[in-house]
Amino acid sequence: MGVLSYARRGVAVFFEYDTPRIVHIRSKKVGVINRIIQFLIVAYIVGYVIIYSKGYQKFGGIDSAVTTKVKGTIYTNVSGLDPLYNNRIWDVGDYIQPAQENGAFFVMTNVIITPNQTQGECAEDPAIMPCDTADNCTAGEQTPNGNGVMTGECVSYPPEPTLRSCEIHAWCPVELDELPLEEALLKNSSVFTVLLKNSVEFPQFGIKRRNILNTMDSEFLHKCRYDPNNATAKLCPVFELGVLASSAGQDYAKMAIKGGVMEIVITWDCNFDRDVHECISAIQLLPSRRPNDELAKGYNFRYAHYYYTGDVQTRVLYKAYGIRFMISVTGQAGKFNIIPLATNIGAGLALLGIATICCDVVVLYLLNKRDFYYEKKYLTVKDQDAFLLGEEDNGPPDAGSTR
Ligand SMILES: Nc1ncnc2c1ncn2[C@@H]1O[C@H](COP(=O)(O)OP(=O)(O)OP(=O)(O)O)[C@@H](O)[C@H]1O
Repeated sequence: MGVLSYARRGVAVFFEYDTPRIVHIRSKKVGVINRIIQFLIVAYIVGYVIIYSKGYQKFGGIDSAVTTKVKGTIYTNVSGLDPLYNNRIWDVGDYIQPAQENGAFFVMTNVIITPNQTQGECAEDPAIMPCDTADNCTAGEQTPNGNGVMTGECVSYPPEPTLRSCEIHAWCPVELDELPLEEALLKNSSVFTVLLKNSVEFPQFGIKRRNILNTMDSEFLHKCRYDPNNATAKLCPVFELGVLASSAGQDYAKMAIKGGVMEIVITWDCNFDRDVHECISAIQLLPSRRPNDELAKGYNFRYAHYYYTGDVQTRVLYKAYGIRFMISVTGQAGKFNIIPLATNIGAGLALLGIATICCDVVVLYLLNKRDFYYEKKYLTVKDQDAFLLGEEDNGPPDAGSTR
């Protein structure tokens, strides 16, 4: 075919127009296929999109605020325990650090206390800067793990005089990084309770809800304890820390030794087509620590309390190990609205066109009588202009030839 011929065909295509034609096919096979596909599409739209996924509702998110209050006390009385930790009451002011946080709280479960530190020169921990002679200690230098800056001297280490370490300018005496017990000092904190107060607002619907219901009073809050397996106790906003840990599949006593992080997820999934009072929160607990991580496992940090002895500034250094509970709030609510319903019905009607496409494929390409159906479906009509353009099958113009 020459270039001229291609050009003529291109011009002919430009001057063509396709218009749909209704071909009414009476065939059991095609009819059944058509109805099955239509049924599946209608079932998907009505059953899944509109009813299951609530396609008749408008959805909106939440704004949330959470506060917490922990209660509980422990008395430590263990024979052989350093007097610094023994015969001592530990209450909220001791083990909650800091006193208030946004969407989180930290409960100290183990601690290393280094009292009476003052600024001066003393021997570094031999595990950090051991030395044989002063040549091993460079004046003015520090190491990232160290407690101070070297003076350039090598001295004996008072807690174990056989050991020698570099002398440092530091808060002295330096911390001895050893936990007081093999188990967690405050492992009984598993019975401590935390009250979670969560207020949420659904701005799209102008509705506010709290996890503390109006039906609850102070007596209920004092007595109730959250229990995921009990219908009433499931609504209680007071949680035992041990139960929180076990709900997340964690052993509290083990986790208390080196600390850890846990996530409390409060979920609000509400349907405002029902009674607003049925809109209540659900709690889910996730451990953020993977149980088999040995390196750098746990959670701890240091803080200090400062005071003056005479004119000398003195401090107590705490290395606090504990569990940090992080609270996140998620959720959404839905309410009937005509716009999403109309949009989903419209999308469903458009989807019904798929039935036609599928049946066309069956009729025109798969059935034995496909040539017959093809002939009935496509009709080529030429008018006077097309004839004048000189197409290849140059017959005279007609009113209805088929191909
Ligand atoms: N962790 C908790 N465990 C059990 N009950 C708690 C806890 N935290 C608070 N409550 C109780 O819940 C109620 C509401 O607490 P909220 O902090 O609003 O009031 P409060 O009177 O200041 O509490 P309190 O003085 O007892 O700390 C109070 O009756 C309080 O005793």
